[in-house]
Amino acid sequence: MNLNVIMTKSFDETDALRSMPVMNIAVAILGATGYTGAELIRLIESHPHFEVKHLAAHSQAGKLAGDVLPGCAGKVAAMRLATADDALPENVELVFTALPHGAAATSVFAALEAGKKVVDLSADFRHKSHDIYQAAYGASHPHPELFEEAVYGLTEFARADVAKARLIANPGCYPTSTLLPLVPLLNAELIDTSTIIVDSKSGTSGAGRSAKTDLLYCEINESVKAYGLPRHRHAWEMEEWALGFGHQSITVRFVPHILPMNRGMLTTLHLNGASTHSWHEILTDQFADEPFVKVLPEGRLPSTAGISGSNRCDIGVAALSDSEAVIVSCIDNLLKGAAGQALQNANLMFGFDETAGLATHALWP
Ligand SMILES: NC(=O)C1=CN([C@@H]2O[C@H](COP(=O)(O)OP(=O)(O)OC[C@H]3O[C@@H](n4cnc5c(N)ncnc54)[C@H](OP(=O)(O)O)[C@@H]3O)[C@@H](O)[C@H]2O)C=CC1
Ligand SMILES: CC(=O)N[C@@H](CCC(=O)OP(=O)(O)O)C(=O)O
Repeated sequence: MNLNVIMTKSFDETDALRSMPVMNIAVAILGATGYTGAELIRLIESHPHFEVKHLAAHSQAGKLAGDVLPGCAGKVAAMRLATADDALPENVELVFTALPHGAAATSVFAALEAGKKVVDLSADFRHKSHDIYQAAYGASHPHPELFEEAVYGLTEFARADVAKARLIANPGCYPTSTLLPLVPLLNAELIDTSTIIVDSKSGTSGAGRSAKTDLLYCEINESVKAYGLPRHRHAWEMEEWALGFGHQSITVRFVPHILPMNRGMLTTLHLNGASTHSWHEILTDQFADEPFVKVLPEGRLPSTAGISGSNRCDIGVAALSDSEAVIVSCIDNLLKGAAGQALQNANLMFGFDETAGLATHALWP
């Protein structure tokens, strides 16, 4: 039996817990054969307090994890993949659902009914209103009764709620890269909210692992293309949570692009407003103590190579005039944009050090 010691807890009982031996928390990953599921396996395999106990897939169910995941090694590679509908082992306390949106909701509901905590990487619980969900996803939702309870886990702005949550709606990758720099400036009431231009570029892993003609090598390689117009589903998510955390209604004009790189996301915000020369200082102060958000010195702009493999969001600020600015943010779509933020939230839900198992250094070069 693997024994560990709890590292941190933000409550009074911290000292007592620190010296108390506890078992590792058993974890299930549903959607383990996808890109975010595989990234979760990698992170949890080197986590001090979580342990992979159950893996589930869909078309690949019944196979060994190592036979369908080239990056997988050790005891996890020898685990047989269940289906997402199979009963979860009793000892599992935490379930990550890394399933396509639409399919995740039923598994999330079943896991909660079975008494587990859930971090859902899909979009199924990111909205508070069924009308908005339906507008963004063009479908009705099987469990809207859970919308109220779900905590939108943009960690830096939601720590207290995340720590108490039973269900985390892990934010989308594009909204994460957009909202982190935007929310503090909305709270400072310095942005013209009428039309905010969000221009984003994503690596191809953002589109998932399933076979699609427009993701073939010859379609992606040596090419950049915009998609998702006139209104990508993440536009609703950005607007809802700009209001939720930034307390202002905004309108975004969001244009995503897909690039021939495996992972990484770069978002450029074109902003109008007031006192733009103060924005760098506002963002620097806001994130000064954050382990994963780094505001670069004035004059420097981030690159995907600088954050790849880490859970960081790097932010660069350029004031163009007193009333115009460009902000560039970079995340790894599979980490801060998905599995990394999911683990950051899970750490808080179980009272562990928020950074446990997560890299601040990039895989560079
Ligand atoms: N990729 C990214 O950068 C990000 C993804 N997300 C979200 O995370 C979730 C997972 O994404 P990603 O890992 O990229 O997806 P993938 O397409 O790479 O993987 C999907 C996983 O779900 C399983 N699956 C497919 N269809 C079904 C179904 N109908 N019912 C149950 N399971 C199914 C697949 O199993 P099998 O292989 O056996 O068919 C696979 O394990 C999605 O909701 C996505 O939107 C969020 C942020 C970023
Ligand atoms: C390049 C690409 O196709 N990206 C995906 C977004 C990434 C994703 O998985 O969306 P969620 O974060 O909402 O789950 C898309 O545009 O649908």
